[in-house]
Amino acid sequence: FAIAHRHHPRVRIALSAGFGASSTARKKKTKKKKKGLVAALEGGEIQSKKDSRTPQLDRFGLPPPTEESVFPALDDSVLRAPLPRLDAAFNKTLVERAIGDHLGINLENFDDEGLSTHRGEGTWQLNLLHCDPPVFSIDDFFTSEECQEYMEMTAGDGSDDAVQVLSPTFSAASISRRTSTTWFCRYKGVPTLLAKAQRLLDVDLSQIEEPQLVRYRTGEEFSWHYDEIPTKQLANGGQRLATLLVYLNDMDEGMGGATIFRDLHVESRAKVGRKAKTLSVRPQAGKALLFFPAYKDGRPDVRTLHKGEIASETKKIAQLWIHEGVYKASVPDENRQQDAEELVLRENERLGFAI
Ligand SMILES: O=C(O)CCC(=O)C(=O)O
Ligand SMILES: [Fe+2]
Repeated sequence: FAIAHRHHPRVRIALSAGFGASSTARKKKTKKKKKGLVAALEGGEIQSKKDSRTPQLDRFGLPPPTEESVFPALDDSVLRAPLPRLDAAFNKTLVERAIGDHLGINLENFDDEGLSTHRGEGTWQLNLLHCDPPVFSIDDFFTSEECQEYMEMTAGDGSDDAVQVLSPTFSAASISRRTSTTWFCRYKGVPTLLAKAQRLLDVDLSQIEEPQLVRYRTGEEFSWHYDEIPTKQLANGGQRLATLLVYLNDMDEGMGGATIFRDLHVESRAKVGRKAKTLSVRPQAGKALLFFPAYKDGRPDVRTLHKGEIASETKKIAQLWIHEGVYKASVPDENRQQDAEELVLRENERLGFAI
């Protein structure tokens, strides 16, 4: 197949990223679904499967796993600390405390209101969305021009700099459904994303996994999962310490496509008689979401179970995963972090990051 590739440079769809933990996680063709309501989409095929009364046993004669058995509900003994108050303004002390056991944020690049201090255009607003485990959003992380540029990289089957892959999830639990499409990018093709990630986080380029672009079309999703890496694959770079994703387009209220954390809430004390609201982040063009699948010592954090909710319109994101140690990239062929170093330096200057 490799030879065929060489003779047909236009064939860009790689057969496998080599990560697929299960064949059920493979991309499947989207079924025609009613446009519009996320609820309608959620009620479709998925619901009918759940309600099926036919006893289905696996090849060991055991009932197949359910979402509930793979991702058991967290009980109240698993401590979590939402934001103390919903209207809380940015509080650097709180942020410092929240980030303590995790990969570092370069807080010296933010003022006391959480505004970025770089000179270039485009000021970021850092927001703390949840204290423990820490979850952050960064408004205006990408400009609208940058969003546009990155969205275009997923046009067609991709270019040599962004290769579409069929089975890109690390998720060990085959119960997770991922119907979205992922492109693996060359590091040197995404210097803006890398420069911005390094401005925000205390990381070396060598710790960064192949940058990825994800597209969800109508009805597509990535159901409940952890971003942590299964033990068998830890040899390459160790655990994923941080997930940084950038929403490239807006999803209005009711359009779905939010990133939802099943076990996290938006405020500490729900009003009497009311259920605490689940932490859900709605895509807004240029906004980044940052959370930590594992503590800085590599211990996975079960509280970060999340999903990319079914989208009723096209949703696109750019995504980076930061590992504990040196990560060796493998897709596309000969994709290497160091090939982007020079470009990232230049990008730092353009963005006003260089001192
Ligand atoms: O698309 C989203 O909102 C979340 C994506 C995600 O969780 C993932 O790709 O691991
Ligand atoms: Fe994820």
